[in-house]
Amino acid sequence: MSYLTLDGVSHYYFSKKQYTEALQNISFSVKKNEFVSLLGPSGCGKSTLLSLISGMLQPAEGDILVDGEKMDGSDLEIGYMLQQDYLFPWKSIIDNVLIGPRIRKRQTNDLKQRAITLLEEVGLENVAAKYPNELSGGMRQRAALIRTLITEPEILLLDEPFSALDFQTKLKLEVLVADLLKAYQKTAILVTHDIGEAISMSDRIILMSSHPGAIEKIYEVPVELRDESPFLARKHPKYSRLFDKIWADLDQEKHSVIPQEENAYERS
Ligand SMILES: Nc1ncnc2c1ncn2[C@@H]1O[C@H](COP(=O)(O)OP(=O)(O)OP(=O)(O)O)[C@@H](O)[C@H]1O
Repeated sequence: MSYLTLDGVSHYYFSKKQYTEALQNISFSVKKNEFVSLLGPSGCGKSTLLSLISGMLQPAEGDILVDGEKMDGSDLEIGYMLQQDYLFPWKSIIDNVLIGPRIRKRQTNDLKQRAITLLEEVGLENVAAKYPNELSGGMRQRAALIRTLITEPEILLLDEPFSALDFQTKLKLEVLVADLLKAYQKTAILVTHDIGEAISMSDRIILMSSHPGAIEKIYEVPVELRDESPFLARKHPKYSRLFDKIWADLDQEKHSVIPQEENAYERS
């Protein structure tokens, strides 16, 4: 049963000098609690797609539906996590986490308690009173994740949230995010350039092509990988098989998706 549906979505950008056809006739569905990754070359429209789903942009053509109803951005709680953490440097971690509810004047003692519980779940309870510049990049991204989850979003949009992190931190965060999303039963869409990340975290992977952005192929991730944490999924033989399939499907001259080093290690 589909939860989020994109039906024939196209989008264009106009500027004084240029017209860009960013997305053409995109149709796919996402089930409730499903984790879907968008993979594709730079400029194929992945971020534009997330902006359309978030309601920040309106599609030039086509519809975006939630539970069969045309989406009205205001009635759906969407969480957005980006490559940069965008924490306010002058606010403590706990105040950064509670910024959303505070702006909407929804802060309660229960929410503060929830923030503390979530910070504990990602190992940040001891730095709640510290400021962002006192934390490592991985810790800051964990705080950004909790800031996203505190508002209990129905859909989480993750736009390359791990790409600025070193490989070890990135792997740890992938495991953490996957565990949290499973525990809190969240529907999530991840934009990534990393085939390994897409396979190890997703239920399905949508491969896009560019000029204009379109869906090239959709892959089901084998259930054996989905049942594992991202770290263990990377060791499964079916991981390498799917990795090779996606890599083979990419036209290497056109696509700038880069295989991650651990996969080269696995195959050596
Ligand atoms: N605000 C904008 N004005 C004009 N053109 C834009 C704008 N935003 C994006 N584009 C163009 O739309 C196309 C899709 O861009 P988008 O950022 O969605 O791609 P992407 O797949 O997320 O790229 P990347 O992987 O590099 O982040 C590109 O050709 C881009 O130049």
